[in-house]
Amino acid sequence: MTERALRLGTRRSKLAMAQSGQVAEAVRRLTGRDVELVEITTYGDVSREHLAQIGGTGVFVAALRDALARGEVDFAVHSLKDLPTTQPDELVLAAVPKREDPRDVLIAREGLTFEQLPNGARVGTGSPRRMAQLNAYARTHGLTIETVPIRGNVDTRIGFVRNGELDAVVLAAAGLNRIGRTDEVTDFLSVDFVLPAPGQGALAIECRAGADGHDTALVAALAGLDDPHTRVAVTAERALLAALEAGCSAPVGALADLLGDGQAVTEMRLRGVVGTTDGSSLVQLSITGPVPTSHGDAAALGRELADEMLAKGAAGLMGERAL
Ligand SMILES: NCc1[nH]cc(CCC(=O)O)c1CC(=O)O
Repeated sequence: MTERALRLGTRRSKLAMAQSGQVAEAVRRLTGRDVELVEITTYGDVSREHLAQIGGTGVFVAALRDALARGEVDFAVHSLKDLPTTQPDELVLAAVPKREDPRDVLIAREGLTFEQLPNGARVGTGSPRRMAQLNAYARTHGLTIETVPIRGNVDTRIGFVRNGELDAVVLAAAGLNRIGRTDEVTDFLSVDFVLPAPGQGALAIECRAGADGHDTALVAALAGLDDPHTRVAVTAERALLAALEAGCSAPVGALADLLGDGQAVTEMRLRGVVGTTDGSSLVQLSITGPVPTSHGDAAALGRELADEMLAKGAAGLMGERAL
């Protein structure tokens, strides 16, 4: 039997095409099979509304998942941070490849860093998580900034700085890396000030859970692209997000990193933050434990940190969430 090409469902944006192309190449190498990209338009791509208004969670993902569930494609690549924390029974997260730089970055006029921005600087971001932490970061440096909600693809966002409408925009380093635009960055924001979205910088490769033999074989093959360290880190971050009952547009930042002695990885540290979008109050905590040896252990660390954050009033700071 000649094996047909594997169909990879992808969004059409430049970023989605870049990351799907990279995964397609890796899958070709891994399986020796042809991989064909199938473009799917998602509601998140066509809507002009702000993300928070259209409900945030899953707007980029739902159409891809539908195409997958209907059998129109064999697997799909998502930005992990856009993936809702609930996993549909019929789908499986077959691989989480090694994560890229998880940080947020600033692209500002005239090469300015965040701390060099003038008072009143207009900084574009529609993300409540970024607003909360950028405003808090500004406060600790005696600066006031104005966060301006923006939407659009990477080119559009950078365009607001080029045309003088904004002093700066904030984007994810990973997205810029994947489309070869890292040279535009004027400041890599330290995670000590701005924690990324849970799962930021990582990709998720999703398949049908395997009702038939083809699906099961594909899931097994794609496991070759999984990076276990990234997997436990993002599992903990997403468990934190889920336990805070917050969606991907909520003001929650989280980052798990594996700490080692240069020889071996010994511990995992999970940091989390929630805050009001004006940055006037943040709950930021960290927890360290042995490197999880199972998804269950990783998720437990996330839930433990969530409980500590809730005990410090985290829920009250997320009150301005949209529906
Ligand atoms: N919210 C949109 C989104 N989803 C994933 C990325 C790219 C970074 C990543 O893969 O984590 C971006 C753009 C951005 O936040 O700048």
